[in-house]
Formats: sequence, structure tokens, C-alpha cells
Amino acid sequence: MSTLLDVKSLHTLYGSSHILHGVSFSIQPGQAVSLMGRNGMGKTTTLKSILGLVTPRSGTVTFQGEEITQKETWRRMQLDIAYVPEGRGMFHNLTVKEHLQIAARANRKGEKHWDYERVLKTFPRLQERLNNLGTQLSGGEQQMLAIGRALVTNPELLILDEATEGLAPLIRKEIWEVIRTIKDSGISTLIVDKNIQVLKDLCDQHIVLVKGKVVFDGSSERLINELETVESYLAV
Ligand SMILES: Nc1ncnc2c1ncn2[C@@H]1O[C@H](COP(=O)(O)OP(=O)(O)OP(=O)(O)O)[C@@H](O)[C@H]1O
Repeated sequence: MSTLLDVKSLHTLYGSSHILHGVSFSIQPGQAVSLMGRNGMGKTTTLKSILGLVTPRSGTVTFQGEEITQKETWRRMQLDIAYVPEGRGMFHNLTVKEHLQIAARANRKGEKHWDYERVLKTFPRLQERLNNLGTQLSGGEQQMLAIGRALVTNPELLILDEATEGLAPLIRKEIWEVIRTIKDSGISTLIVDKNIQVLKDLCDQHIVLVKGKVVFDGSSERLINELETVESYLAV
């Protein structure tokens, strides 16, 4: 099977601040890939470069064999890439139900594996809050809605930025279980998070960034063999 996402030699700058220094990695269909690193190492900038929210100075992003480096973000979304941003991005004037109904669509293959009903079955808490505004939800519920809203677009690739950040341990556990369900349903995922213990079991491949450079790119087996070194890249 051909590579799903191929990121090659990305150099991204904000003004004169050079943040990404030649970031390269790839994701195969069905894989869950973690992207780890301390604060400020360039994880979100890497995601934004993949999504077209910032334009890299050089390098390429290729999705399902098509180079998309210069495509607008909405066009990338149409290619079935979904993004759950840090901060979740709820609309203050839409209810839970409206958030999900507006986003729901079949993917490019015409598939609708994840519809409104399946999302509510996966997140029973949302079922109870259907008529609440997105901004009236707890942090955990907002995160569930943000993931649900991405899922109803039936993506090939789901990109999650710090999905468990700032949540209570029990809610975190629920979110991790859902991410595992998503993986098992065949959707490829790119997951930015700091929890190496969960990620080493959940993900197939792991990328670690230090100061905008990839310092580790390997399987879970390699991660476990080199755990001490990798943890030293993540330690504050
Ligand atoms: N819009 C921006 N303008 C200028 N500098 C920025 C901008 N966004 C991020 N940066 C800087 O780029 C660097 C990388 O930030 P980025 O958000 O990609 O890191 P990160 O690894 O995702 O960290 P965190 O875990 O804190 O979100 C940081 O030094 C940050 O201050």
C-alpha cells in the first residue's frame, strides 16, 4: 500500500524565527503515529505546516501521492484530513447537536462509517448534552465534541493536538480509549501528546522533535529499547 502522508525536509519560519529545520517523516495507511517533544520544539508548527495553516519556506507535504504543500487548508480538509486543534475550537453559538450535524459528511470514497449516531454511542456524555452550546461543556466534553466533529467527516487521517492536555485522569482515560477505538476502526492518526507510556502502547511509530529537528523516528519496539534516550529528549 502506498504512503498516506509524506513530510519531507520542512523548513518553517515565523518572521525571522526559524522553527522547523528539515522535518521529515511519513505515515502509512492505518498507522497511529505519535509526535512528541518538549514545549516549544515545533510540534504544533509541524501540524500547521501539514494543514496549510502556515506555509513552509521549503520542503513538501504529500498526501495519498498528491503534493499539497501549496494547497489551501480547506482543500486539504476535502482530501479527508481532519484536525482537532489544541483549545478545541468550539463555536459559542452552536449546540452539540449542531456542531455534529453541520460537520457530518461522507468522505471522498463515499464512506460514512462515522455518523452522528455512532459518535453519540461512542461519547454517551454528548448524548446527554445535545442541546447545550459547545462552550457550555466541561473541558473533557468539549474535547469529546471536537473529536466527534472530526470523526463525522470520515477522515483518512485524524490529527490530534494535545487531546488530553489539562483534563482529569478519568476523562483522559476515556479519551485514550476512544482514540484506540478510532485506530481500530482503520483511521490513521497523528497524535501530539506528552504521555509516552500511553503512546508507546497505542501508536505504531514515534517521532520526537528537539528544536525543530527529528531526533527519533522509530517503531514502538525501538522506542522501548531506547526509552532512556527518548525520555531524555522529553525531560524538562
Ligand atoms: N505565530 C507564531 N509567531 C511566532 N512564533 C511562534 C508562533 N507560533 C509558535 N511560535 C514559536 O515557535 C516555537 C515552536 O512552537 P510550537 O507551538 O510549534 O511548539 P510545540 O512543540 O507545539 O510546543 P507546545 O507543546 O508548547 O505547544 C516556539 O518557540 C513558539 O514560541
